Amino acid sequence: MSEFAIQVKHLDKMYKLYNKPSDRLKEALGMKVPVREHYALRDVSFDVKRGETVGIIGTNGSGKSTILKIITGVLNPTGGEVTVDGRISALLELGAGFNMEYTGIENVYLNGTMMGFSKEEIDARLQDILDFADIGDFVHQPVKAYSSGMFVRLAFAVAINIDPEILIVDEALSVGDVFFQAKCYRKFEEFKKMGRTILFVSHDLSSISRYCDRVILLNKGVKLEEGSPKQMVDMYKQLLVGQDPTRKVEKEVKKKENWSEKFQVNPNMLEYGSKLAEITDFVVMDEKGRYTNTIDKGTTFTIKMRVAFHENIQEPIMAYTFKDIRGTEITGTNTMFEKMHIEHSEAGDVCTVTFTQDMFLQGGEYLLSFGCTGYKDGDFTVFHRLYDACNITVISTQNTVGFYDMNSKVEIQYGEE
Ligand SMILES: Nc1ncnc2c1ncn2[C@@H]1O[C@H](COP(=O)(O)OP(=O)(O)OP(=O)(O)O)[C@@H](O)[C@H]1O
Repeated sequence: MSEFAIQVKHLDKMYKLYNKPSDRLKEALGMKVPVREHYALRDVSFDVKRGETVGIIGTNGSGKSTILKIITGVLNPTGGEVTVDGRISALLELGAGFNMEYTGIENVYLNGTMMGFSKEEIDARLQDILDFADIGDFVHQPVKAYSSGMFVRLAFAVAINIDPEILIVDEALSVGDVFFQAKCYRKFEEFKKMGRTILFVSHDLSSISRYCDRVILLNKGVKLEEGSPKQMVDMYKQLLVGQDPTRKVEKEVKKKENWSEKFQVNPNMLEYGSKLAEITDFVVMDEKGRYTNTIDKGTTFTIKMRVAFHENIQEPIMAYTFKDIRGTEITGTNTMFEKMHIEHSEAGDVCTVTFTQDMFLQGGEYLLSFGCTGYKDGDFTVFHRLYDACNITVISTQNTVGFYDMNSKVEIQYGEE
């Protein structure tokens, strides 16, 4: 038996793009038509060792699903080759491998048969599959009547309980509810312990960091790099904000460059205020000083905002706030709470405020807002507020309950102390 479960060598997938659908037909009839070649994958090679859990990450359209489809035989490559050694069970996009008119149970048998199991072998696994899916009497309904959540429950239950040697999962888990996701990840762990191989695509960087032994980073159809989850997630974060992670860090950012140009901001942020003092720029940086919208839980990070004063202002206060995606304010602070009292600022002043703190929010999506308030002619005034100026993704490999993690240390002792 080979040490590799999957070997991908110089894989290409090229699509011909035609100006009009009829051009495809014309070409088939031997006529010359304008064609553009679009490479969904170009010269991608990697191996997955038996027993490894490997993740594939990359921006939208980078070719992640295409690779999984080629490995599972759903698509043919236009170049290169894939070798698979072991029985694969795949959970690709919702609906793949299912017949919409069949009931849940009929689809279990359909999938099992497609994987080479006899009716008796599927009979023996049926109860485990139904218990795992936990969708009650819906198993007797045609799957076209299922919600996407029910669908993924059944599809995952089949994929994992059919005793595969290699499990391939494309993003599907994000559809299920959190309890089901947790159950699936527990199954992943059991599966890993049994020495089985997992290849999975996910945008959920916390799961990638937590479960993968190795990660492959794709960009625009090309394998950019492969390595530890931490390194690859770091590089991916740079890609997300439009930086080229393969280029060495530029010596010094050009003087006049705005931070927020190198950082993903919300194009629809709401602005409010008299703008007598104006927030002209802002950025979030990770512990290594890189501009990012993604922070690892437990690390130190920095929020910077630049404020230009257009008038003389007494006691300006600069602030930030984190909200969850439902709009609930989770935390935030300002220069007054932090006892950084500013007497007054004069018209023409520009100041940079740097907030440095540790990230202990739970993994998930948050929105960051900025504000500058203070006193003008004795009246409290909102000078400038930027609501939901950017998103922040917190990556966590260990969540606790609620919004905030108190960073508990736990000891357990048996017997009398
Ligand atoms: N049938 C097709 N014809 C032409 N181009 C295609 C076809 N299917 C996929 N592509 C292109 O191939 C590229 C890779 O697509 P793929 O779905 O593998 O990306 P992905 O990394 O899985 O993206 P996402 O994260 O959005 O799911 C994209 O540029 C896509 O537009």
